[in-house]
Amino acid sequence: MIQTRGLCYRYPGGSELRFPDVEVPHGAVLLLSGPSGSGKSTWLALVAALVAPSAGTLHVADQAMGDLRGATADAWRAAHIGFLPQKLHLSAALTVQQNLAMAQWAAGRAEDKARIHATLQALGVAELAGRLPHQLSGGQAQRVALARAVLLKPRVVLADEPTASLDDEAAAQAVRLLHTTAQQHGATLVIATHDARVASLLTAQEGDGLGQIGFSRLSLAREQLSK
Ligand SMILES: Nc1ncnc2c1ncn2[C@@H]1O[C@H](COP(=O)(O)OP(=O)(O)OP(=O)(O)O)[C@@H](O)[C@H]1O
Repeated sequence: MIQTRGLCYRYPGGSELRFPDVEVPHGAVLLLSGPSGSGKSTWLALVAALVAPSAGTLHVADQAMGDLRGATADAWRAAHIGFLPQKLHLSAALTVQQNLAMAQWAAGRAEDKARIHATLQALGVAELAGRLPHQLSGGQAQRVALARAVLLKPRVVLADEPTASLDDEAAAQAVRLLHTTAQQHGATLVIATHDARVASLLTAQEGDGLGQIGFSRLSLAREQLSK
């Protein structure tokens, strides 16, 4: 669940960004769209408790975000937020298995090989566990990064431009994979994108009967920057 009211963020010495209110039920999908510079990354950073709002209220997975600071915010993020960044940030020197184990260590948990295997298997990439990132195709690397994002069973999955530089077929596959994976984990999914194809892909997903709750939209415009 994500709920915002009068949410604003001001970069030090910069303009204030004001975000429209949203209410995304648990397990639903939010399409966060808008042109470059409209505030998508900032909104994701607020939801992930990487930065604190300058005004307004924000609740994510039943947590009031204004109350979270420092190490508490880090621990909360590790436990509840799965992040699929545009640049996948797999550690080049570590195997697929070790990249996922790293996520468990970073969250202060013991390495759980069975869980890593099951998560990779659910995404069809278990046989790649011993490979290094440079030995993966782009699509395989994205599956591995998604496995890492959902490994700790987050309540919210944030995907930043997951279809950038993908052709139509690969983009459809990426959106389907994100949607079904988030649903399997009962997680709320946010897809931040300026790719117009994603809205029609999500609509098609619903038509296929894959979505039960539906998706909502948060469309940002550069004009929301107050001068
Ligand atoms: N560190 C910063 N200091 C000051 N202003 C910033 C900073 N980071 C971003 N901004 C400004 O905040 C606004 C929103 O930026 P943001 O990166 O959130 O947009 P975006 O929609 O994610 O863009 P893109 O699609 O290009 O990644 C922009 O006007 C940007 O210039």
